[in-house]
Amino acid sequence: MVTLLSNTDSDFTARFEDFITARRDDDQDVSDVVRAILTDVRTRGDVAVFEYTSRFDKLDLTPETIRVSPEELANAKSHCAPDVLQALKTAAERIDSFHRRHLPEDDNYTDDAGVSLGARWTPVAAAGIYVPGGKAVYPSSVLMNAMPAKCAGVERIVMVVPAPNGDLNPLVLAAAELAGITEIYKIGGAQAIGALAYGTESISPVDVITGPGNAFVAAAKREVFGTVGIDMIAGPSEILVVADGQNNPRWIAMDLLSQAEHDEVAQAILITDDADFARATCDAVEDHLKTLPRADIARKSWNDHGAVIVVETLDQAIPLVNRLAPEHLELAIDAPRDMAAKIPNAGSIFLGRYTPEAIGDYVAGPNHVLPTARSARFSSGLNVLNFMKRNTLIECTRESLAQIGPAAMTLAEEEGLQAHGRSIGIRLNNAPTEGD
Ligand SMILES: NC(=O)c1ccc[n+]([C@@H]2O[C@H](COP(=O)([O-])OP(=O)(O)OC[C@H]3O[C@@H](n4cnc5c(N)ncnc54)[C@H](O)[C@@H]3O)[C@@H](O)[C@H]2O)c1
Ligand SMILES: N[C@H](CO)Cc1c[nH]c[nH+]1
Ligand SMILES: [Zn+2]
Repeated sequence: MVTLLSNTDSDFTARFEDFITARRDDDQDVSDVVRAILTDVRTRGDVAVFEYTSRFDKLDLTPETIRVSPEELANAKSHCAPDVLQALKTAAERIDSFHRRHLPEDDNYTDDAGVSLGARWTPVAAAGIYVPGGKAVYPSSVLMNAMPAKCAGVERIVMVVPAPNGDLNPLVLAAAELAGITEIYKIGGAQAIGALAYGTESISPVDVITGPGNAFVAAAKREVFGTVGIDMIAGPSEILVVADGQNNPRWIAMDLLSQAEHDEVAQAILITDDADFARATCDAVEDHLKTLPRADIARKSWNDHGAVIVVETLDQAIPLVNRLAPEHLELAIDAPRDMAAKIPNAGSIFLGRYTPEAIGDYVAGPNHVLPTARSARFSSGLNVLNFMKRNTLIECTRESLAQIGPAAMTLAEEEGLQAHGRSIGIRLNNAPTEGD
């Protein structure tokens, strides 16, 4: 049964916090499983990856078959309808043009003391991109990962995607081909993340791993962070809709189900100031579930992880949204930008009654790989910077070193770090010590 809360109930705060905590506890169980898989992959390499792929994806791999062949890649397009390929191209162009705008510029200048300073952006050498494929196929996620990596100038892009029972969706491969990705492995889950992070006999390790996935994938990325960089925690999908009573409940119900249908542990939440509208939306959810092919998944998600929260005024939704920090936030209200200005904690915000979340999943342009599990409090959606790092550059002349050096020497003295101070003084000949 979907969780129903009203902020006029005396126990509202406690129940709201319980709702948040329950989800965090589920994540802990998954992390234990994932740690064991990662240790195994790190120790036994390919053999462990093959065993887990056989167990979870019912696919027996060998060193010869783990990688998608050039023929498989080249043939994929012929299995896709022209209008579908055209839609993929439209998506690719829009994603590319949005992400290209965010390429950072280098900064070089000489300051008043005569010190030349710079900040220079460089791409990582190798990126591993995770494309989910357990319960649905995600050609769109190929593009969402690959386009920013390409924009950033990453030389080696390695894609992993599970192929349950050996089935690899042709459009997933067509998307990879469109993006110019040729190194693709038929593996998924925590074992794929381990292979990318630690390397195996078949796969050289990468520097950064990006992309969305189920709870196992998200937990694995969290675990390997430090060995490699990661974009963020992008786990099971979430949607939070703030809607007033002016909306069509059938529209809002479908928006909630659009994310619930991803995964039994996806999360859909409605916050409204209209109790009648809340009831009508719940009825509409039940009605839509009768017609959706993925109703089993969506129903379990809605019943186990969904929530409907009725507030007295829409302003009271704001602190709740910031606390929940959802992956996707729809503001189906008048003046949505006024509310959006007060909500820093959301992965992507969909403004107004004509911006369903699904448009952002495919073609709007911004990335659909977004922070989940409340990590939108501190992280952002996938973007070009996830594939880049910044080097700083410092160049002193003797004169500029003489200007700023003494302050550094003073601080080094205070820290008790003699070699630091003397490495400056030795150049300025003002800290003469025997042997310098
Ligand atoms: N946050 C985002 O940006 C975003 C974007 C797109 C999709 N998603 C999410 O990605 C997920 C896709 O999930 P999916 O399952 O379809 O594909 P997936 O590729 O993420 O997961 C499939 C893999 O999970 C592993 N697995 C399954 N059951 C397991 C178990 N019991 N123990 C250990 N490993 C197990 C298997 O190795 C399998 O290959 C959904 O949760 C969806 O909501 C999130
Ligand atoms: N809603 C997902 C992100 O949580 C992305 C996606 C891909 N395809 C459909 N939806
Ligand atoms: Zn979606």
